[in-house]
Amino acid sequence: MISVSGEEMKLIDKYCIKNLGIPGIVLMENAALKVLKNIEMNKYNTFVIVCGVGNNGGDGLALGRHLMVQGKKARFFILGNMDRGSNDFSVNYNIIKNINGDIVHINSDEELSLFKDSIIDSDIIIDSIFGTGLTRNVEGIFKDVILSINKSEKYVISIDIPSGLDGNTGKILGICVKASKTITFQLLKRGLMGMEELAGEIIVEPIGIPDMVIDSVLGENLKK
Ligand SMILES: NC(=O)C1=CN([C@@H]2O[C@H](COP(=O)(O)OP(=O)(O)OC[C@H]3O[C@@H](n4cnc5c(N)ncnc54)[C@H](O)[C@@H]3O)[C@@H](O)[C@H]2O)[C@@H](O)CC1
Ligand SMILES: [K+]
Repeated sequence: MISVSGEEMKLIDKYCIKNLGIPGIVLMENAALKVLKNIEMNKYNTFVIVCGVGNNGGDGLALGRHLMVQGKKARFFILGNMDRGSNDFSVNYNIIKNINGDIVHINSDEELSLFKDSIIDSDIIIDSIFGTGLTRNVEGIFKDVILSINKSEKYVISIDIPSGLDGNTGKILGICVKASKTITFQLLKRGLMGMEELAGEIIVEPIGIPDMVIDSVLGENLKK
């Protein structure tokens, strides 16, 4: 099984979007549907979805939309500065607003305690805070939220990479979500290898990226 660094995965995504013209939002929707496919829907009704403001967060929003459409209860907690939201995050954020989704921005201790209460009442937590875009140690409110997720001992599904784990090296940057299951997109991220302790069951799900892109970015030799 090929494994890639988080950086290589970002290059593959970018090549797909820029050179083939597959819009990022299409890849994001494919990603969300692949996470949905791996949720035992009859087991869970109340979802807490924790989103950063990058494309990993966008995946969580798109997943939550499908859960809402299927009649599940979803509460979205947003972490980060909305002005820095990625384009595809913003597309999915606006859709959730338009369907009257239950959204809370965690900017204060009050909202943090609301978050803690919500996870106690939930059946399952979706971790879509950071994916391959994690660049530095997790601190502040991000760290508080991840601490609460881990203390809750709830069933946690991490999208692409457990938030806080460096997709390139497997290093924990300050703190990391302890997931029950991680659905990683298209190719296994090198940082996940051997990390079942943190990532739980690791499932690699293709999201529609043609092999020719992987060959072009990684080079023929790596494919053999
Ligand atoms: N178009 C694409 O590239 C696709 C990306 N996908 C998803 O997008 C992810 C990559 O998205 P992005 O590159 O937007 O990055 P992420 O969404 O992983 O996170 C980056 C965001 O978190 C911030 N951040 C990074 N480290 C931080 C820290 N320590 N504390 C606080 N904030 C921090 C960054 O400023 C940025 O806003 C993938 O892991 C995957 O889940 C999928 O939707 C498939 C398509
Ligand atoms: K994540």
